[in-house]
Amino acid sequence: MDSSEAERMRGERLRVAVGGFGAIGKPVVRALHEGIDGLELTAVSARDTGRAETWMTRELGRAYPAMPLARLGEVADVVVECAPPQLLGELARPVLEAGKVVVALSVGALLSNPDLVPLAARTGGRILVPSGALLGLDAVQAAAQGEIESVTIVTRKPPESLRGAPAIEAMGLDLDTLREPVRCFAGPASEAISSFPANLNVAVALGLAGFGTERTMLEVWADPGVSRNTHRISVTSDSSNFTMQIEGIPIEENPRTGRLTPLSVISTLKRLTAPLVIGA
Ligand SMILES: NC(=O)C1=CN([C@@H]2O[C@H](COP(=O)(O)OP(=O)(O)OC[C@H]3O[C@@H](n4cnc5c(N)ncnc54)[C@H](OP(=O)(O)O)[C@@H]3O)[C@@H](O)[C@H]2O)C=CC1
Ligand SMILES: O=C([O-])CC(=O)C(=O)O
Repeated sequence: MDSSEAERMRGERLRVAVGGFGAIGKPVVRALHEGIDGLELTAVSARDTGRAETWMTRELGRAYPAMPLARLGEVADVVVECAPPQLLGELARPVLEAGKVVVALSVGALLSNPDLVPLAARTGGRILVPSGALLGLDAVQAAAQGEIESVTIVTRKPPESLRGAPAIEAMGLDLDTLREPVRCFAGPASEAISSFPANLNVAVALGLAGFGTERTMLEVWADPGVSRNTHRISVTSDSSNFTMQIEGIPIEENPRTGRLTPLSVISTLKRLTAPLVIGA
């Protein structure tokens, strides 16, 4: 391949940036560095740029450019949002204003940023929500094309996975001495996210997939008897009834997040350019 051909090939690749450099961001950066067909990593964003650069140099042998979240859209066609939820708007607005794509993990924060979907509709931008820690969003979306009667999700998490959630603090629950499961929330998914902003994105994603976050009913348990983030979902509808359960293995670095979530992002990125897309 001569250099002009290489340049042409590069020109055709989608440029991807990763906003947030934690449990999800690092494996996604690694996968992009190792190579995903048709995609090219152009930048990352981290709270501590120096630490991110050190990690990239040590782990990948090179440091990709690091820049503020709000500028990632300048150097990418697709920006993966995997930062703290309160930063979703700051990252997503400029990307969507430019008619580009946001892959959003802080799904719950879509509820407190209701302008983002209309903004995308206006500019031709898109917000893609990977299935993340969950399963079966394809089936829920299909069922929603008919009539859904009910959607429930019961979440059981090891106490450690709920540490820092405002609801746990408000309850004064001592997670270290828990011996029995304790129910920490029961109600609509839409009401849970302010109490568990970093723990229940999945419930909002489930709601947005079909029945609405106000009608999707959620229970959250701090359960010393489980070692995995466990979600059991039941759907009844005029096309099918189904029950699904997933047991996500927490990531050591951040036990709020499971190992499947960065893999789900990588799968979403691959589907952007794949000639065959399963479960679309
Ligand atoms: N949809 C789903 O299924 C799931 C969604 N999530 C959500 O995805 C998001 C990311 O999760 P996760 O990777 O586990 O979280 P982490 O806390 O592990 O990573 C977030 C990263 O963002 C960095 N950060 C903080 N402030 C900034 C800033 N101003 N600019 C750039 N980066 C910043 C943090 O840096 P530092 O560590 O230095 O503060 C941290 O490295 C969260 O909102 C989480 O709730 C998580 C799991 C499942
Ligand atoms: O891993 C999980 O159980 C899901 C999670 O943290 C989230 O939805 O934010």
